[in-house]
Amino acid sequence: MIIKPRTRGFICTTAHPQGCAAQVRQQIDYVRKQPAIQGPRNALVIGASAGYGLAARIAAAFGASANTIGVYRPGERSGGRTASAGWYNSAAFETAAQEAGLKSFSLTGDAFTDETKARAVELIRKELGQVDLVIYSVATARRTNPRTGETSTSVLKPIGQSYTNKTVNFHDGEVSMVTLEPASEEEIQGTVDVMGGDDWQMWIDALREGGVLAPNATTISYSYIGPELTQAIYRQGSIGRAKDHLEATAKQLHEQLASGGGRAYVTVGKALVTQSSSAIPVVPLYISALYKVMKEKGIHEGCIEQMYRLFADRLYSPNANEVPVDEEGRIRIDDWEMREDVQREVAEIWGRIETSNIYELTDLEGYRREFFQLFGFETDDIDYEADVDPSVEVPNVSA
Ligand SMILES: NC(=O)c1ccc[n+]([C@@H]2O[C@H](COP(=O)([O-])OP(=O)(O)OC[C@H]3O[C@@H](n4cnc5c(N)ncnc54)[C@H](O)[C@@H]3O)[C@@H](O)[C@H]2O)c1
Repeated sequence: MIIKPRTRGFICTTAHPQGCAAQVRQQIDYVRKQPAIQGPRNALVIGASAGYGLAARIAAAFGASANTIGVYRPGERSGGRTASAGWYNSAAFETAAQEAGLKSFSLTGDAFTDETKARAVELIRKELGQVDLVIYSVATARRTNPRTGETSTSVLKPIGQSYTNKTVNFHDGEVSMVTLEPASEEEIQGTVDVMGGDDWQMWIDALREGGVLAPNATTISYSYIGPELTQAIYRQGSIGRAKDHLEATAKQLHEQLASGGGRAYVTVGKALVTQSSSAIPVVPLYISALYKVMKEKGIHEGCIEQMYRLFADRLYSPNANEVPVDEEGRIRIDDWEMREDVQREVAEIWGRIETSNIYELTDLEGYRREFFQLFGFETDDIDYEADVDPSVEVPNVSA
């Protein structure tokens, strides 16, 4: 089959197995070139097939020689379609981990169910005994709460009043104004139910009750703060409420794990091109301006650079007895994004962006390319005219 991208807005419904595998191998190579990390021995990564979760799994496995279990949504090939990018990414990860002599397992299913948690507990008990690192990196729009049976939807909307700003169609570079109406109370609650810390707490409870969480385990999840210009849509918006809840959950978990020497943190990450961030209005345009400035300054990072730095300089730094955190107890690896000079230059660019100068003032071309690379397209040294087999097995998958 000759596989081409098929996009609808910020969704791409096809993925290329060889391109995805090449992207994963690049991330692995990056980590292998860095100094080794005295890190976790056995890591569970929930939301492991893309973005920050995949990069954290790679950093744990190839930076610290950890055995890993990755939990993610099923995405195998069905009918005439390709498999999902997450499926191809995971196949490449599992293959490389096994070649490196690491234990590694994929568990596919809905992370939100009790059943998936019970299967993960069983798998850990059977294969690893206990895990000493749990990464929670699920990003999605819907969740059915296993206690109430209710399904909630998350929305990306401001709170209190409508919000108008510039946005871009990253396929054709057209800049326009977008106005977003405020979220209702029900929508805010739905967003907190899906993207807040409720499910993270349920995972930690299930692992503790199952006796598979090492007493001194570390657990992390991810948050975002960002600049003034995205506050209304992000941090002060419906998703920001969910992040407030997630951050409060981290504090709660930190207290619960403290007696055994365990720890829980939220890590504030940098704005990056992922499937999730491409769905947020205004943010792709901000990322394009940010990438331009950070690349020019030589401080640009992708998911893998961020996750390696999180492990090597924060969570498992040999130079610090305690993990450096901000006044809210959060780990900050958005420090370079939030630098005063970076933000000043982004704000200056922002005021001038229009359709006619977008490619000159911002790195929209880099954004667009990275978006396609998420699905294995536009990757160097791949022949996209060649016939490829879209059926790829994930070694050691439990579905
Ligand atoms: N991308 C950014 O710019 C950015 C910045 C800071 C923080 N974050 C945060 O990082 C976290 C991860 O986001 P990302 O951008 O890496 O997302 P992503 O879309 O790249 O990855 C999401 C992962 O969640 C998994 N997933 C989704 N629903 C699931 C379900 N029901 N069951 C099992 N797995 C499921 C997917 O399979 C995938 O592995 C989120 O909390 C996000 O808010 C992202």
